[in-house]
Amino acid sequence: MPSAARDIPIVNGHSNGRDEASLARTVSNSFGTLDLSTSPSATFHTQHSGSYGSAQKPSTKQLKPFATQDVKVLLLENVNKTGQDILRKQGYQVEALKTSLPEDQLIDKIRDVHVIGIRSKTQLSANVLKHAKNLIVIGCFCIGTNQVDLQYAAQNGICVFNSPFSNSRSVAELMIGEIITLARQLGDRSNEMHQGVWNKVSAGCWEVRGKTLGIVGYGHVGSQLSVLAEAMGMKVIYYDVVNLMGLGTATQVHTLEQLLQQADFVTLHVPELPETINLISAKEIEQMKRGAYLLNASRGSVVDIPALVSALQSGKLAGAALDVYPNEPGSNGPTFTSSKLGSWADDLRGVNNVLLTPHIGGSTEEAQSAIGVEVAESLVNYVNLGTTSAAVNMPEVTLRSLTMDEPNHVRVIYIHRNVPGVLRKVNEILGDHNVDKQMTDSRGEVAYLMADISNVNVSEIKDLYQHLEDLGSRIRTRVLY
Ligand SMILES: NC(=O)C1=CN([C@@H]2O[C@H](COP(=O)(O)OP(=O)(O)OC[C@H]3O[C@@H](n4cnc5c(N)ncnc54)[C@H](O)[C@@H]3O)[C@@H](O)[C@H]2O)C=CC1
Ligand SMILES: O=C(O)CCC(=O)C(=O)O
Repeated sequence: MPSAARDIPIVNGHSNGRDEASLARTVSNSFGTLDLSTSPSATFHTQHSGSYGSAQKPSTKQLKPFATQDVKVLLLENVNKTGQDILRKQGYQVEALKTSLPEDQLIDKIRDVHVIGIRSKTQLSANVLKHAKNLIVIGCFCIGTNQVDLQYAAQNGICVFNSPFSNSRSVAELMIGEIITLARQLGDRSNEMHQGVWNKVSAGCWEVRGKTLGIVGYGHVGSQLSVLAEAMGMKVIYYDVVNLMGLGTATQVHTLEQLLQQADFVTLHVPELPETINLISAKEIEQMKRGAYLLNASRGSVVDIPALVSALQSGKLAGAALDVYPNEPGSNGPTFTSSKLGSWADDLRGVNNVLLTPHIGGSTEEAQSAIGVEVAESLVNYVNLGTTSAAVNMPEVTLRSLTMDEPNHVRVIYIHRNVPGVLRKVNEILGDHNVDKQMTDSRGEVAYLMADISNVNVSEIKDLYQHLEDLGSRIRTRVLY
């Protein structure tokens, strides 16, 4: 990453052209302005050995990257108010939009911001991210992170967070609702009634008790669903690329084909990966039982829609439920049409016993509120403290918080290419000070070093920062104090 391209004020105030006196003001102004609960290490803060009674604990020093009011945050896709509030409470400038943005508008907006929060629609491709010269962190307020070029982000020092399980239960409950709805053809009956048609039938309508549910991807969602389905008397089998212990009496099968041959209902809960694209296509549908049902709440690319439509039209499958699509509208409105999305949209609307929902698996008050808190806290901890716990594209690095008893300490964060010899060079630079603690870890081509050093005067910070920036291995340097 060419260092000159970055103009984020990485050292408190320096790149905003502030002098040292105003730097000092920025620092002292930041004391006590934060809710201490934002410290990720508050719960495992190491005490000075025996020096403090419980009434005299040193209070946590809140590190700030630079004046918090300079931190620009863009939130897209209606991120929950819980998340917006946490970010606003920090004093950050937060712009929150209800929709995602088309690429040209996104590129325009992303140039300025330090933090972006998205859900599943916003595509943060390398092409978009290359314009994001100030961006240090991305928050995916959802589970899936396939919409972000994670590797490009890491290689350019942009950390990515998500919420790994806060909406899993909501998705699992939707699946249960849909399994019964499909088994009883409730979608069609309800549509008929809305058109004034009374159609009392039992042909092709079933109880779910005793039927076999085949879960593909037995992670957070799949395993929750497993428990709920067994409670309704279903037999549960699952297929996963990893060997996993089944909950209750659920049984793992060795191949996808075995699952497809045995299941009455097949539900998909895998991430979008190169190997899950078209995981279910004509060949796999052929392996399913005649009269079975297919439910997809993972990603639209996992199912070959034309193959599904022909299986529904021919009667091979008795129904389907789709929550996700090969491409999805960026905002609410009359947009689920072939002219906007592709011929498959009208084809799907034309087949019976097919439930179509607008990617609402995780859309409950409970899930969105919890995700808002979880991801916003990760963002604050990263911006203010540099900690990467639970990051999806960076090594996980955290140090206990600095305290108010450590006034001349600074926290150095050095994201660098994972090549030999870097630590020696960094420690030569830090060696003029006392390195109190240091943690470093790598993930693929990128390494993340965090060090708390003491005896640093404010006047020395700029040079310290510059020496680190000048190292050839540098991806990004931040100095927090
Ligand atoms: N419709 C919606 O609103 C939502 C959709 N999702 C989607 O559901 C996906 C799954 O969510 P979680 O259960 O939380 O993820 P998870 O990561 O906890 O579980 C995914 C499971 O899939 C397995 N897997 C990966 N590749 C596989 C393959 N080729 N074949 C079989 N198994 C494979 C993994 O080993 C893992 O156990 C997410 O990645 C996301 O794309 C998640 C939440 C909401
Ligand atoms: O709620 C959303 O916007 C996306 C849900 C989802 O697909 C996910 O969490 O991966």
